[in-house]
Amino acid sequence: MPAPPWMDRLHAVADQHGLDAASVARLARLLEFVRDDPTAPTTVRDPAVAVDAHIADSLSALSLDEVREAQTIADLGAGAGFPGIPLAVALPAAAVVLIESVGRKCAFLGRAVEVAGAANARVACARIEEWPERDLDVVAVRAVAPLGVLVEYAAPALRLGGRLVAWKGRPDPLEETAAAGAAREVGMELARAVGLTPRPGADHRTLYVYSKVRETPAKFPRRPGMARKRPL
Ligand SMILES: C[S@@+](CC[C@H](N)C(=O)[O-])C[C@H]1O[C@@H](n2cnc3c(N)ncnc32)[C@H](O)[C@@H]1O
Repeated sequence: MPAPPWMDRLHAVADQHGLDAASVARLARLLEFVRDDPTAPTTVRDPAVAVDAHIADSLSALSLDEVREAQTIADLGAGAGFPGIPLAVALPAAAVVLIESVGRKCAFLGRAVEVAGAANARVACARIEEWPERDLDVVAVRAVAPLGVLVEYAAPALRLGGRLVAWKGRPDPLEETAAAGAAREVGMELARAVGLTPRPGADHRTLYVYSKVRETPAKFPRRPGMARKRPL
Protein backbone atom coordinates (compact mmCIF):
# COMPACT_ATOMS: atom_id res chain seq x y z
CA MET A 1 0.00 0.00 0.00
CA PRO A 2 1.42 3.44 -0.85
CA ALA A 3 2.29 5.71 2.10
CA PRO A 4 -0.44 8.25 2.93
CA PRO A 5 0.26 11.86 1.82
CA TRP A 6 0.75 13.03 5.43
CA MET A 7 3.87 10.85 5.60
CA ASP A 8 5.52 13.23 3.09
CA ARG A 9 4.78 16.14 5.36
CA LEU A 10 6.08 14.17 8.38
CA HIS A 11 9.34 13.47 6.53
CA ALA A 12 9.68 17.17 5.67
CA VAL A 13 9.13 18.21 9.30
CA ALA A 14 11.58 15.57 10.51
CA ASP A 15 14.21 16.65 7.96
CA GLN A 16 13.90 20.22 9.16
CA HIS A 17 15.08 19.05 12.59
CA GLY A 18 17.55 16.39 11.45
CA LEU A 19 15.53 13.43 12.79
CA ASP A 20 16.42 9.94 11.58
CA ALA A 21 14.18 7.34 9.92
CA ALA A 22 13.52 5.51 13.20
CA SER A 23 12.22 8.73 14.77
CA VAL A 24 9.96 9.34 11.76
CA ALA A 25 8.53 5.82 12.16
CA ARG A 26 7.87 6.47 15.87
CA LEU A 27 6.10 9.75 15.17
CA ALA A 28 4.03 8.10 12.44
CA ARG A 29 2.93 5.40 14.92
CA LEU A 30 2.00 8.12 17.38
CA LEU A 31 -0.14 9.90 14.76
CA GLU A 32 -1.89 6.64 13.87
CA PHE A 33 -2.52 5.90 17.54
CA VAL A 34 -4.07 9.35 18.14
CA ARG A 35 -6.27 8.70 15.08
CA ASP A 36 -7.32 5.20 16.11
CA ASP A 37 -7.68 5.29 19.91
CA PRO A 38 -11.20 6.54 20.75
CA THR A 39 -9.98 7.82 24.13
CA ALA A 40 -7.38 10.18 22.63
CA PRO A 41 -7.94 13.48 24.49
CA THR A 42 -7.72 15.78 21.47
CA THR A 43 -10.10 16.98 18.78
CA VAL A 44 -7.30 16.94 16.19
CA ARG A 45 -7.12 13.25 15.24
CA ASP A 46 -6.71 13.25 11.46
CA PRO A 47 -2.98 12.69 10.80
CA ALA A 48 -3.14 15.02 7.78
CA VAL A 49 -3.95 17.85 10.21
CA ALA A 50 -2.22 16.52 13.33
CA VAL A 51 1.14 16.26 11.58
CA ASP A 52 1.28 20.05 11.70
CA ALA A 53 -1.02 20.86 14.64
CA HIS A 54 0.69 18.37 16.96
CA ILE A 55 4.03 17.17 15.57
CA ALA A 56 5.43 20.25 13.77
CA ASP A 57 4.11 22.51 16.51
CA SER A 58 5.70 20.41 19.28
CA LEU A 59 9.03 20.13 17.46
CA SER A 60 9.16 23.87 16.77
CA ALA A 61 10.79 24.27 20.20
CA LEU A 62 13.85 22.44 18.87
CA SER A 63 14.81 25.84 17.45
CA LEU A 64 15.69 26.83 21.04
CA ASP A 65 19.18 25.89 22.26
CA GLU A 66 17.94 25.36 25.81
CA VAL A 67 15.42 22.75 24.64
CA ARG A 68 17.89 20.90 22.39
CA GLU A 69 20.43 20.84 25.24
CA ALA A 70 18.03 19.95 28.08
CA GLN A 71 18.67 16.77 30.04
CA THR A 72 15.39 16.93 31.92
CA ILE A 73 12.10 18.19 30.49
CA ALA A 74 8.60 18.23 31.98
CA ASP A 75 5.55 18.63 29.75
CA LEU A 76 3.09 20.31 32.07
CA GLY A 77 -0.54 19.42 31.26
CA ALA A 78 0.44 16.90 28.60
CA GLY A 79 -3.12 15.93 27.53
CA ALA A 80 -2.66 13.69 24.50
CA GLY A 81 1.14 14.00 24.78
CA PHE A 82 1.99 17.27 23.05
CA PRO A 83 4.56 18.72 23.05
CA GLY A 84 6.20 16.11 25.34
CA ILE A 85 6.14 12.89 23.30
CA PRO A 86 7.51 14.34 20.03
CA LEU A 87 10.23 16.09 22.05
CA ALA A 88 11.08 12.80 23.78
CA VAL A 89 11.36 11.08 20.38
CA ALA A 90 13.53 13.90 19.00
CA LEU A 91 15.75 14.13 22.10
CA PRO A 92 16.47 10.53 23.19
CA ALA A 93 19.19 11.66 25.64
CA ALA A 94 16.70 13.80 27.59
CA ALA A 95 14.51 12.39 30.37
CA VAL A 96 10.96 13.61 29.70
CA VAL A 97 8.14 13.51 32.23
CA LEU A 98 4.55 14.03 31.10
CA ILE A 99 2.65 15.63 33.97
CA GLU A 100 -1.12 15.29 33.70
CA SER A 101 -3.75 15.53 36.41
CA VAL A 102 -6.63 13.61 34.78
CA GLY A 103 -6.45 9.83 35.27
CA ARG A 104 -7.99 8.74 31.95
CA LYS A 105 -5.60 11.05 30.08
CA CYS A 106 -2.69 9.55 32.02
CA ALA A 107 -3.83 6.08 30.90
CA PHE A 108 -3.86 7.25 27.28
CA LEU A 109 -0.44 8.87 27.71
CA GLY A 110 1.05 5.63 29.05
CA ARG A 111 -0.10 3.76 25.94
CA ALA A 112 1.02 6.58 23.62
CA VAL A 113 4.54 6.56 25.11
CA GLU A 114 4.75 2.82 24.46
CA VAL A 115 3.42 3.07 20.92
CA ALA A 116 5.93 5.84 20.16
CA GLY A 117 8.76 3.77 21.64
CA ALA A 118 9.73 6.74 23.79
CA ALA A 119 11.70 4.84 26.42
CA ASN A 120 12.99 8.15 27.82
CA ALA A 121 9.47 9.41 28.63
CA ARG A 122 7.33 8.62 31.68
CA VAL A 123 3.93 9.72 32.89
CA ALA A 124 3.38 11.49 36.22
CA CYS A 125 -0.32 11.45 37.01
CA ALA A 126 -0.46 14.49 39.28
CA ARG A 127 -1.24 18.15 39.48
CA ILE A 128 1.86 20.24 38.95
CA GLU A 129 1.25 21.96 42.32
CA GLU A 130 1.64 18.58 44.08
CA TRP A 131 4.41 17.13 41.96
CA PRO A 132 7.52 16.83 44.17
CA GLU A 133 10.45 16.70 41.75
CA ARG A 134 12.77 19.73 41.42
CA ASP A 135 15.78 21.00 39.46
CA LEU A 136 14.41 20.46 35.95
CA ASP A 137 16.15 22.08 32.98
CA VAL A 138 12.96 22.85 31.04
CA VAL A 139 9.22 22.95 31.68
CA ALA A 140 7.38 22.87 28.33
CA VAL A 141 3.70 23.75 28.24
CA ARG A 142 1.06 24.21 25.57
CA ALA A 143 -2.55 25.29 26.04
CA VAL A 144 -2.84 25.05 29.82
CA ALA A 145 -3.18 28.52 31.41
CA PRO A 146 -2.26 32.21 31.09
CA LEU A 147 1.47 33.01 31.27
CA GLY A 148 1.18 34.43 34.81
CA VAL A 149 -0.18 31.09 36.06
CA LEU A 150 2.41 29.13 34.10
CA VAL A 151 5.38 30.94 35.65
CA GLU A 152 3.96 30.17 39.08
CA TYR A 153 3.43 26.50 38.16
CA ALA A 154 6.90 26.09 36.64
CA ALA A 155 9.18 28.02 39.01
CA PRO A 156 9.35 25.57 41.96
CA ALA A 157 10.13 22.65 39.63
CA LEU A 158 13.00 24.37 37.77
CA ARG A 159 16.68 24.60 38.67
CA LEU A 160 18.28 28.06 38.78
CA GLY A 161 18.85 28.98 35.14
CA GLY A 162 16.17 26.50 34.03
CA ARG A 163 13.59 27.59 31.47
CA LEU A 164 9.84 27.63 31.09
CA VAL A 165 8.90 27.36 27.41
CA ALA A 166 5.25 28.25 26.79
CA TRP A 167 3.50 27.80 23.42
CA LYS A 168 1.19 30.75 22.78
CA GLY A 169 -0.51 32.40 19.81
CA ARG A 170 -0.08 36.05 18.91
CA PRO A 171 1.62 38.14 21.61
CA ASP A 172 -0.86 39.52 24.14
CA PRO A 173 0.50 42.62 25.93
CA LEU A 174 -2.01 42.33 28.79
CA GLU A 175 -1.11 38.70 29.43
CA GLU A 176 2.61 39.60 29.24
CA THR A 177 2.24 42.42 31.76
CA ALA A 178 0.34 40.23 34.22
CA ALA A 179 2.99 37.55 33.83
CA ALA A 180 5.84 39.99 34.49
CA GLY A 181 4.50 40.69 37.99
CA ALA A 182 3.92 37.00 38.73
CA ALA A 183 7.37 36.11 37.40
CA ARG A 184 9.05 38.60 39.75
CA GLU A 185 7.32 37.03 42.75
CA VAL A 186 8.43 33.49 41.92
CA GLY A 187 12.01 34.28 40.78
CA MET A 188 11.43 34.10 37.02
CA GLU A 189 12.05 36.60 34.24
CA LEU A 190 11.18 36.73 30.55
CA ALA A 191 14.28 35.82 28.53
CA ARG A 192 12.68 36.24 25.10
CA ALA A 193 9.57 35.68 23.03
CA VAL A 194 10.24 33.93 19.73
CA GLY A 195 7.75 34.38 16.91
CA LEU A 196 7.40 31.33 14.66
CA THR A 197 5.27 30.24 11.75
CA PRO A 198 5.30 26.44 11.96
CA ARG A 199 4.42 26.33 8.23
CA PRO A 200 3.35 28.87 5.64
CA GLY A 201 -0.26 29.89 6.21
CA ALA A 202 -0.45 28.36 9.71
CA ASP A 203 -1.54 30.24 12.82
CA HIS A 204 0.94 32.60 14.36
CA ARG A 205 2.90 31.00 17.13
CA THR A 206 4.98 32.58 19.91
CA LEU A 207 7.28 30.58 22.16
CA TYR A 208 7.73 32.44 25.44
CA VAL A 209 10.96 31.60 27.23
CA TYR A 210 11.21 32.49 30.93
CA SER A 211 14.36 31.90 32.92
CA LYS A 212 14.56 31.09 36.63
CA VAL A 213 16.88 33.82 37.91
CA ARG A 214 16.37 33.55 41.69
CA GLU A 215 15.34 30.87 44.16
CA THR A 216 11.56 30.57 44.37
CA PRO A 217 10.22 31.59 47.82
CA ALA A 218 9.30 28.61 50.00
CA LYS A 219 5.59 29.54 50.04
CA PHE A 220 5.38 28.20 46.45
CA PRO A 221 3.80 26.07 45.13
CA ARG A 222 0.55 27.29 46.61
CA ARG A 223 -2.32 24.87 47.26
CA PRO A 224 -3.77 23.15 44.15
CA GLY A 225 -6.04 25.52 42.26
CA MET A 226 -4.84 28.73 43.94
CA ALA A 227 -2.64 29.92 41.06
CA ARG A 228 -5.67 29.99 38.80
CA LYS A 229 -8.18 31.13 41.39
CA ARG A 230 -6.07 33.97 42.80
CA PRO A 231 -3.42 34.84 40.20
CA LEU A 232 -0.41 36.73 41.56
C1 LIG B 1 -6.08 21.95 26.83
S1 LIG B 1 -5.18 20.59 27.41
C2 LIG B 1 -3.67 20.74 26.50
C3 LIG B 1 -3.00 19.41 26.28
C4 LIG B 1 -1.68 19.46 25.50
N1 LIG B 1 -0.66 20.21 26.22
C5 LIG B 1 -1.88 20.03 24.12
O1 LIG B 1 -1.50 21.17 23.89
O2 LIG B 1 -2.43 19.31 23.27
C6 LIG B 1 -4.64 21.05 29.07
C7 LIG B 1 -4.24 19.86 29.91
O3 LIG B 1 -3.59 20.31 31.09
C8 LIG B 1 -4.02 19.53 32.18
N2 LIG B 1 -3.82 20.35 33.39
C9 LIG B 1 -4.41 21.55 33.65
N3 LIG B 1 -3.97 22.05 34.83
C10 LIG B 1 -3.07 21.15 35.31
C11 LIG B 1 -2.27 21.09 36.51
N4 LIG B 1 -2.35 22.07 37.43
N5 LIG B 1 -1.46 20.04 36.70
C12 LIG B 1 -1.39 19.04 35.76
N6 LIG B 1 -2.13 19.02 34.61
C13 LIG B 1 -2.97 20.07 34.40
C14 LIG B 1 -5.47 19.23 31.86
O4 LIG B 1 -5.95 18.08 32.51
C15 LIG B 1 -5.41 19.03 30.33
O5 LIG B 1 -5.19 17.70 29.99
